[in-house]
Amino acid sequence: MSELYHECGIAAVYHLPNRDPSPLAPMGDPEKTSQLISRLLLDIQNRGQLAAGMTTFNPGRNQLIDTHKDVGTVTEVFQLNHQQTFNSLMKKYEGPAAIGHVRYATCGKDDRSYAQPFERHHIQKSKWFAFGFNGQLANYQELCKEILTESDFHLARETDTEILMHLISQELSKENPAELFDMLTTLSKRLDGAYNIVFLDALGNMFVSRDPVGLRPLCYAFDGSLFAAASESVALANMGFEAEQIKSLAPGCAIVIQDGELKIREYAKPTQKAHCFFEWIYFANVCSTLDDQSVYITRKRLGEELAEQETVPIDEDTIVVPVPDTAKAAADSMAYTLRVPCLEGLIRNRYIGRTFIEGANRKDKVRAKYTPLPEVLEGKRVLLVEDTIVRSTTMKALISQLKERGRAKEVHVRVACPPIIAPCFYGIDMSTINELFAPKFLNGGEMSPEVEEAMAEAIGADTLKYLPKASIARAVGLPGSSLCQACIDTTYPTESGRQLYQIAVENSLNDNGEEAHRTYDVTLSSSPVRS
Ligand SMILES: O=P(O)(O)OC[C@H]1O[C@H](OP(=O)(O)OP(=O)(O)O)[C@H](O)[C@@H]1O
Ligand SMILES: NC(=O)CC[C@H](N)C(=O)O
Ligand code: SF4
Repeated sequence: MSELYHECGIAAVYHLPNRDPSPLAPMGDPEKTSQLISRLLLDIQNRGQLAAGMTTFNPGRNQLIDTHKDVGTVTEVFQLNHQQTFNSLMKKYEGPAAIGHVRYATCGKDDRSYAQPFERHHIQKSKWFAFGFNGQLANYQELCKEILTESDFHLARETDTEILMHLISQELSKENPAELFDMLTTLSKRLDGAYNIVFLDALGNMFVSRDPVGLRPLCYAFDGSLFAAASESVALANMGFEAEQIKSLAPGCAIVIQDGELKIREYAKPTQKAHCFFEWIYFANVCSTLDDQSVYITRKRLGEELAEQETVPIDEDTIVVPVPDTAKAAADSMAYTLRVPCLEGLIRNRYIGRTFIEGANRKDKVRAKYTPLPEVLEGKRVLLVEDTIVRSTTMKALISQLKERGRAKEVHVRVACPPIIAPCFYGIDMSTINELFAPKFLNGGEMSPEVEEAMAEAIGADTLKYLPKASIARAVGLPGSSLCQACIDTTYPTESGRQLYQIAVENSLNDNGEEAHRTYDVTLSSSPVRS
């Protein structure tokens, strides 16, 4: 079964020529963008721990653009703990412009050749480029099929990133290469899904773009000559930009730096905005503000909504315990509203990252990650707050721990999100129905006390309660119509998403117990996509 990790993250920095360097530049040196990229990536490491990388531009270097990337965390790939190696790496990659990426896989393999940025070398500078991509193309299979109808075309990897690279190359190879905005307009007509991109070529041209649906977040800021962009605002704020300088890039818009000039423009009309609500619930850093809505405030409001619907008797033995870390904000505000203590009954091993699912060993990893504290839990009625239940691996492993090792009297699970009933095809690695916990219980029907009871029993809890769907838009502070909530209501914002959902439903009915592939997977070795 595929693994559920975190979102990819992208970043970009440009020191515009012929202007005074920004005070935010390390040591006032406009060439030190590589240092800024490693810093930005570290702040969005929550979005990808599998691989990291950067491409920098330097006109004074033989390799006009050059890429450093590998599997591993930002600390490992950029050698942050080895000052000398880090310094020489930064020196080698210095230059006035850079892009960066942290990856988790939503398709393809996990090895270095899938790490980003992808660089495509060419003798012509305008066609020699690198890019990083956050998202998932929902029409990946169709695009593969189209590309492979050309008999001498060949795809070397099983990833939508390679498709995107070839599509960009094809556009750049057209006889009169258009402005980068126009290139994006043409490209967008062929793409369906989530695709935020950072791009850099050997002329020093850059673009940063957000797909017209706006599924994934993207922020940018200027300070004099310095331009920077990152998936999340926290990275720009920690770099030193003032809150007022940090803005969300609107869906369908791009920032293009071409021939030393910077322009922001719409390249494709957004037909329907659909920001992924899951970003606020789980993925994004709690310090970030996405599309003008704070992640922390959203989680706090969700906690208040949990408190409002609470029905268990509250006495001196009742405590609220968060599943650290993501659920902390919701648990705190739930406890505050209910006037019960919020206590750390579960201690998280800080050296184990955001685990999500780790193949066959995930259960063990969850056990290794959390330690229940009997000093807090013994004899207590525990309201255990979880940000979300996806496959229930965490809950199944934790509740027995809270009861056996922690000696909690009762465990009542409170989920600060509605049940996840449908797959994601837009950049969260949960693309099949049968891997999800909730659908088996709901069977296409409504939530009811009986369903909640059966779910609670399955995870070993005394009771279990989710939030209703209406809580989401209220908590995020955006109209439901501008959010993607497909994984909680099966309403997909794009045509390919709707088609993939039908395929996922059929696959779930025909499940023969074999290990499932991602719904949009393409296996090149057996070339199933050739027509
Ligand atoms: O139902 P499941 O499939 O187990 O998935 C949901 C769990 O996974 C995430 O935890 P993660 O390890 O990423 O935790 P974090 O809160 O520490 O970042 C999330 O916060 C839930 O605890
Ligand atoms: N999470 C992402 O944005 C992943 C990007 C791309 N689909 C990959 O798997 O590398
Ligand atoms: S399906 Fe769910 S996880 Fe995927 S983009 Fe939509 S809201 Fe986000």
